Amino acid sequence: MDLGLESSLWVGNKRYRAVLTGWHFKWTEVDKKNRDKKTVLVPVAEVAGVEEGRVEILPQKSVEDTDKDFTVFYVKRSSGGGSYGLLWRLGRIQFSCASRVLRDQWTKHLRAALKTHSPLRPHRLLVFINPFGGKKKGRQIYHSLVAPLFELAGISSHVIVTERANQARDHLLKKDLTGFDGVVCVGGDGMFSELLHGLIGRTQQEAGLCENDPAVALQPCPLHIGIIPAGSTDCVCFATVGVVDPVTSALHIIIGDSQPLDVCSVHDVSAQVRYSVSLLGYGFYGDVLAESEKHRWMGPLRYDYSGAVVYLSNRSYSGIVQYLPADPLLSSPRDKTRCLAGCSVCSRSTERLFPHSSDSGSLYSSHFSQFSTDSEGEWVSVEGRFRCVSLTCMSSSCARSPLGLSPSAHLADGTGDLILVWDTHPLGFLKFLYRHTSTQDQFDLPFVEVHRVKAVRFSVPSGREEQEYEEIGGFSSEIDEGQRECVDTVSRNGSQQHLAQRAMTSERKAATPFLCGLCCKKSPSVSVWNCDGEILPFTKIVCKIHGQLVRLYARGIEDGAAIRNSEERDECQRICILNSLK
Ligand SMILES: CCCCCCCCCCCCC/C=C/[C@@H](O)[C@H](CO)NC(=O)CCCCCCCCCCCCCCC
Ligand SMILES: Nc1ncnc2c1ncn2[C@@H]1O[C@H](COP(=O)(O)OP(=O)(O)OP(=O)(O)O)[C@@H](O)[C@H]1O
Ligand SMILES: [Ca+2]
Repeated sequence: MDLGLESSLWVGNKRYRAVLTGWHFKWTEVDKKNRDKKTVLVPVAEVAGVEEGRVEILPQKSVEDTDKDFTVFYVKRSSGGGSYGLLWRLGRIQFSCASRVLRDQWTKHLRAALKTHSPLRPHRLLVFINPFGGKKKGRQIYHSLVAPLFELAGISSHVIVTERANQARDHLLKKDLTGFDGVVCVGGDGMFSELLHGLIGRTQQEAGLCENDPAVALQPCPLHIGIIPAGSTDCVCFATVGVVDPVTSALHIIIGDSQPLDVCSVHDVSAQVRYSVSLLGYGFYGDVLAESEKHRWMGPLRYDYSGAVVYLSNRSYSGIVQYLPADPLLSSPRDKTRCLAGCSVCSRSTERLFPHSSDSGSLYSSHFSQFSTDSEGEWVSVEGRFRCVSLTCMSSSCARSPLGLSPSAHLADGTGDLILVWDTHPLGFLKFLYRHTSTQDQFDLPFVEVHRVKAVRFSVPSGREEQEYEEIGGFSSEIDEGQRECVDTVSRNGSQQHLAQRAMTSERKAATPFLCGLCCKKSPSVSVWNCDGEILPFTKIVCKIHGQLVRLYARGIEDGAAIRNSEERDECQRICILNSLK
């Protein structure tokens, strides 16, 4: 069927020339002298629904069934109220045709174009609502903001309001999932993590793969994941959509957007596995999470309170970190680029990760080849005392940190960024933390390192795990007051090569007496791992990044930073469309 169509249509008493070219639907107001006025251009992929008659969905759905009218719902953009991404809203236009035959032609052609140009639109979704996430508004958010949009788009949803933690994960691992196109969580990063574990586990079970084995190349998940944000941090939503907004996320789901995401598998010696996408953190972030669990009643504020408590306790931890660097020619965590919608680094990675696939965006073939074609490279080993060791597969931007833990990280390049913050004086660490809240470079500090990696191992020097407490007093007692030695070694063919020695800076020495007052108490010698908001029951770990293991109903961040006034906002719709044409 030829999808193109062109005719005059009316909106009220204004005449429009409407054109459907297959990829785009546009309507241009035409004045009495037949001159073109304003045009609205909508990619067909961003049409949310087409209905006969004059349809409203708010305050509730109503249809005035006139036989020459039809209504088109589409994605309309506005700047994200201070955040970097763009808010999406439901646009609506009601057209009148010269005849019923023409009306039927328009609705038929538009629906056929939708099918052809956005094949991943879901028809049936499995939705899990956490009634206790964030500010406990999950149910209300879903029923008032999301369900009417799904209904409009003809999506049928099976909704489960969870009654316990891990119910969503267990359901995905065990229950029949036939007929579902995607799984949606209404909640925060913890709920997303349940879906992640359930879907990855289920996919490996069905493929007959052992997910606990770090050497196994995991099979990508066939079902898409949608996130309706209703949590405390909502980092995965923020970092993949650019705003935390249930309507924007619902529209990404409706139009079947698809964003691949790297996932880090975290293995312990007894072969348990956990997955992380946003933050695998030891030291500060582990301690903040452990502290925050005691204050869940505070809601989202618990993290700020616990952050302050942990900061004031001034801890650092010994550790041995080994990492397998990614190819430095492909990208760098300090190259000042940002992974935005249509990111070229991620697109090139798709070709590298799935080399034999005819459709480079396809998930389902050649995934096993990614490790056989990759040469292993050389592991680098560092040992010393750290304020924190963090690994993230993406920028991990969130409201607290609008550019994130690693502003130049990529969502789907098959690598993670390892951030090592060596022990330093408290004011230095505060500077590091504070830089997360602005555009200042948190890596441009002498005690911070960042590496783009494919795999990481972490352990505590022997004896530490049993030793429960040690003296601190500003800095570790075992470290010479004047000089701290951190040893960087690179293992090359089994030989250890000494690389660097670090000296305590005069700035740090000066700050020590003042800050000792805050921290002269016993402190644990071992921290815990924060794995996307969950505490891991083990310290020694092996991690591997699995490129593009899952797909979200998202498209990455559309850059709205430049849009400051309303004129630019209107222009924004046009720019985004032009970008989508590139
Ligand atoms: C001076 C201001 C410093 C602000 C520093 C902000 C850095 C924030 C970086 C946030 C990165 C979030 C990564 C995402 C992690 C999620 O998978 C996980 C589950 O939702 N969330 C957390 O673990 C939740 C982690 C939340 C960590 C919050 C840390 C807050 C630190 C506050 C320090 C205050 C120092 C005050 C000194 C008196
Ligand atoms: N019915 C339930 N009762 C208790 N806990 C639940 C229930 N449903 C889900 N959970 C658990 O609650 C935890 C937190 O939920 P969620 O991630 O939705 O909110 P949050 O912690 O406030 O937000 P964030 O993870 O963004 O910081 C999740 O780890 C999930 O396993
Ligand atoms: Ca990545």
